[in-house]
Amino acid sequence: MGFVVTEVQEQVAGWGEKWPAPAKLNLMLRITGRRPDGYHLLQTVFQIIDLCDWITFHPVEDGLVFLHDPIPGVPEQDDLTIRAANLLKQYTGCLLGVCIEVEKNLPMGGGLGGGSSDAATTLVVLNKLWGLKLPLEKLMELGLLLGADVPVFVYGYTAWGEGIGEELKPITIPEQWVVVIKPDCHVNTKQIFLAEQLTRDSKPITMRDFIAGDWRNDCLPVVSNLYKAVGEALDALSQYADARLTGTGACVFAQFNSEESAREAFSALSPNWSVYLARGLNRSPLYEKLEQGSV
Ligand SMILES: C[C@@](CO)(OP(=O)(O)O)[C@H](O)COP(=O)(O)OP(=O)(O)OC[C@H]1O[C@@H](n2ccc(N)nc2=O)[C@H](O)[C@@H]1O
Ligand SMILES: Nc1ncnc2c1ncn2[C@@H]1O[C@H](COP(=O)(O)OP(=O)(O)O)[C@@H](O)[C@H]1O
Repeated sequence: MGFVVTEVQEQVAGWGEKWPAPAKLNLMLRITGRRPDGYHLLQTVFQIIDLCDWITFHPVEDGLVFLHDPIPGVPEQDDLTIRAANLLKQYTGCLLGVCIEVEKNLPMGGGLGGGSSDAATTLVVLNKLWGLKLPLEKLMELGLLLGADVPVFVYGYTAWGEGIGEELKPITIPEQWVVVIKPDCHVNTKQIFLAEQLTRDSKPITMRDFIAGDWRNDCLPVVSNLYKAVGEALDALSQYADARLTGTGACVFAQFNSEESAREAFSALSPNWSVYLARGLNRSPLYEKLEQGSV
């Protein structure tokens, strides 16, 4: 079909290059209320980390939008990169096409926001490659239609989030080393938000409270009750540092002050768990690349 790429097209800056789609951690997550449409109001700290999916956009000679290799278990039209590209076309009337190649490194349903970040990288990079010139605020608005976690990745800063995660303020915090465990289970976000026992009336806190160590994640009691593997991962990681749940899970993480101590925990946990070693970032690597000016 439409995947006819000439060498000349690939040589245009940005096409055929690998673009990062980083993961995030929720360093705390409080549920402070519920909107009439059922979505929950949150307070959270989104920290971007340097674990990434990598996305390559190949030009095509017609207006088709399709994946190079669909992700097993995710129908192509449901893939968040395809939905993001189609949403851009629909909103702008753009007639161009693209073949999207995703190198998937981030676990799905892990609370690391991989699918959302893939969508954000697609919105931001195709906006450039297709010459659409949409402002950042519009891309964030379109991102929100795809998922509550998408705007922060479009924004590109580690941020304090409120609303359903779309009211964002950039924050600068220590770029600590982190160890992340992915327990052997997929947590369904919707199931957690529907749980009767979920705390939905937490008192809002301030940035100062967070810095002083108020790191609670209101989803934890429900998630660890439903998914035993999450509790086990928390126990394992707690031997090395204070362990927390990101988002609705399933991943748990701990921060370390030195690379050495993080590596030690990583090595000790590796034989028994699916573990990642990463570093917190105040700025998304997507924007580091864009600011290098290739596009
Ligand atoms: C909880 C958070 C925290 O970062 O992360 P994850 O654990 O999923 O990564 C997010 O808010 C998740 O964002 P995202 O994964 O994009 O969720 P969406 O696709 O928008 O929503 C999935 C479902 O969760 C529920 N939902 C989601 C977000 C929210 N603030 N309130 C909700 O009630 C809704 O029922 C929705 O149908
Ligand atoms: N490109 C994509 N990468 C990952 N998941 C995707 C993608 N497109 C659609 N999805 C769907 O989104 C769900 C949530 O994925 P993900 O964002 O990785 O998890 P989480 O929201 O827990 O961080 C997946 O289980 C999958 O069905």
